[in-house]
Amino acid sequence: MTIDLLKGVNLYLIGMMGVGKTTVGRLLGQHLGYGFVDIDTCVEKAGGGKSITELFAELGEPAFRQLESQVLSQVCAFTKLVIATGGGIVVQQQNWSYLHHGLIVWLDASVEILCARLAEDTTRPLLQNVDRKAKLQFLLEQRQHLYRQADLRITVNEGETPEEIATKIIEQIPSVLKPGVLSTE
Ligand SMILES: Nc1ncnc2c1ncn2[C@@H]1O[C@H](COP(=O)(O)OP(=O)(O)OP(=O)(O)O)[C@@H](O)[C@H]1O
Ligand SMILES: O=C(O)C1=C[C@@H](O)[C@@H](O)[C@H](O)C1
Ligand SMILES: [Mg+2]
Repeated sequence: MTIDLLKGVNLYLIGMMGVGKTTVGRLLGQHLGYGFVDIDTCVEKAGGGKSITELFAELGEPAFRQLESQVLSQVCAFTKLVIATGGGIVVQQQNWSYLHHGLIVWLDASVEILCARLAEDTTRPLLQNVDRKAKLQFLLEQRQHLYRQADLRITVNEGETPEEIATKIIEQIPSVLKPGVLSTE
């Protein structure tokens, strides 16, 4: 059974790498009867099938961010989508004009949870050859004021399953929908 909560308006998941945007986003799409798009995957396609790590290394971060913005600008033209963004989408001011086309949900978890999730992961370019915990802490501190601009903040607690987090988001969406804000109302 799907829920017609958002009337076609896109839902953007933002938050730190490893928080579960991709994992939860896929489930949310199913619950809402929406398609699911992962910006990182689209960037890899736009970058000729190279991985995020390769694109970061070959283009450098500024050009990677430009490509990410370009992809976001294309994706936001569609409707009925749950969109898992890359963890750094919030740093480019221009991206907010695209994100605000939809409902923005911040998945917020502690650095301890993020570290545990990413312990075995070798694919996040910003976490290569660094003290991971310190780097995640630094990035979170740098970005927290940006993530806070989301319409809805969902705290991700230790032990909560992706399904439980998706349910929590769906339960809280009505609290941030004001009458008349949805494009089809
Ligand atoms: N609720 C959860 N409980 C346990 N593990 C989880 C949960 N959500 C996601 N994970 C695991 O954590 C890891 C990171 O999840 P995911 O790739 O969805 O994060 P992300 O926010 O999309 O990260 P990125 O910004 O780097 O794309 C994956 O191995 C995933 O299986
Ligand atoms: O937090 C970040 O800056 C990133 C998160 C990932 O989703 C990727 O977009 C890439 O690894 C950069
Ligand atoms: Mg992801």
